[in-house]
Amino acid sequence: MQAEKEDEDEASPEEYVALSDFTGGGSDQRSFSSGDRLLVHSKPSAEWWWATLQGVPGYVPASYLRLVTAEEEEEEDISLEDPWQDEEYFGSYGTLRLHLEMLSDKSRTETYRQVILSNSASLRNKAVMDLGCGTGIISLFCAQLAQPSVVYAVEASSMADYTRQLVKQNGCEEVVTVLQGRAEEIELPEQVDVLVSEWMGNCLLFEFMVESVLQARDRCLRDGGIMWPSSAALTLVPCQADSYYTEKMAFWERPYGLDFTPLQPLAQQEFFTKPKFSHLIEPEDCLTAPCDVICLDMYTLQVRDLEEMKGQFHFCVEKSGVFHGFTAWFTVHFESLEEGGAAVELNTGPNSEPTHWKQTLFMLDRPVSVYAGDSISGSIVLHRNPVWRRHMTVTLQWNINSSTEDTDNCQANLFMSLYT
Ligand SMILES: N=C(N)NC/C=C/[C@H]1O[C@@H](n2cnc3c(N)ncnc32)[C@H](O)[C@@H]1O
Repeated sequence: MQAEKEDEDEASPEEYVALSDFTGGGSDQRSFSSGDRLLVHSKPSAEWWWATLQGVPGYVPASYLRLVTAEEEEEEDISLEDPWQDEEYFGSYGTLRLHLEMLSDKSRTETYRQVILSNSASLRNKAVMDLGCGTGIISLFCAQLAQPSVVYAVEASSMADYTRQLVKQNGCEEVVTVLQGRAEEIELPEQVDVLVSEWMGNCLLFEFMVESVLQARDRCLRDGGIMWPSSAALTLVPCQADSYYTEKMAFWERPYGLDFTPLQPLAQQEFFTKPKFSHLIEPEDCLTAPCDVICLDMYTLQVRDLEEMKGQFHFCVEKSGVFHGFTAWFTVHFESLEEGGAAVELNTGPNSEPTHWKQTLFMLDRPVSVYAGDSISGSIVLHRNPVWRRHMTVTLQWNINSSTEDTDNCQANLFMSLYT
């Protein structure tokens, strides 16, 4: 054993990069964020290694780490220079795939059309900024359905060239001016009266385009100007997800008459430790009434507030069922330009028309039976990734207080997931 120990001491530690966030469970586990560089000193098992991060030691899950090779070291340093990954991000918006998906989302696009239509009279002679206009659909709605004095359609990707053609093709070049560039850097000829943008990502904030909207608000929106959306809310609900659980976990119980259950810990690690985007929850999957856990006022929200946003929740179980996880979605509101006018709402939850965002499912490590009268209370924390600025970690903590069993079956689960 001594020789082995000496070998370990002699072998210089290897550098690994974290592929995703990890929040340690026990005191001897070392938490880290995606992109962190860890030094692995020993590998006592295939699953858990002994490593240090900024000199602090602890056990880390091997599956979260990737060896940094010499050439990657070179390349990674270059990529680390762009924490916003803008080349990749705006590159993706330079192609039609994402724009087709957004334009095909009738609920989303018709809502913005409704906002312009219902504020048509008030938009007369107003200056509008459409931040991240993409193909320019919102700007074209403004020019077609109202008479603003000008619409500045700002788009950072190469799509802007086509957007100019679409503006011309639809006879809107008198009103709509397409400006190619990042909204944070664009100099508008004037302050605008209305800042409209479709910035919402999965779980409301993923992509963190909202930061660009806040910076544009502070630079380009005149005092008393209108933000569309005016407010946003992230909503959460405990839910059943039996079909997903069956598909990813129960499957291993008896495939083709064989017992594959030893693979279930791997399945839990691979499928249930990250959120499932584009999940479609049915209303009957909800175990309780939903709760708005984070509410954003687009007039007062500050960029620094985006680093960490917290919400509390307390759910009362209305019907007995299996608690597989939490589902999240968002709602945004567009206040009327007219005093006392009705606001327009875009709700991406299970009781509204499905949107391209669908909902986001966070699976528990293992399902739990809950009964009418039980309560599920805890907190959610959205923690923006300190390295990769378009990413965040969602951490959910909760307890179940059961009314049926006399023992207080508190189950404190620390559950986290990273947006890849
Ligand atoms: N709703 C979501 N998630 N994305 C749909 C909206 C994304 C569009 O906004 C553009 N965009 C994003 N951030 C900026 C920025 N800072 N300046 C200029 N254009 C920008 C992208 O290139 C897409 O065309």
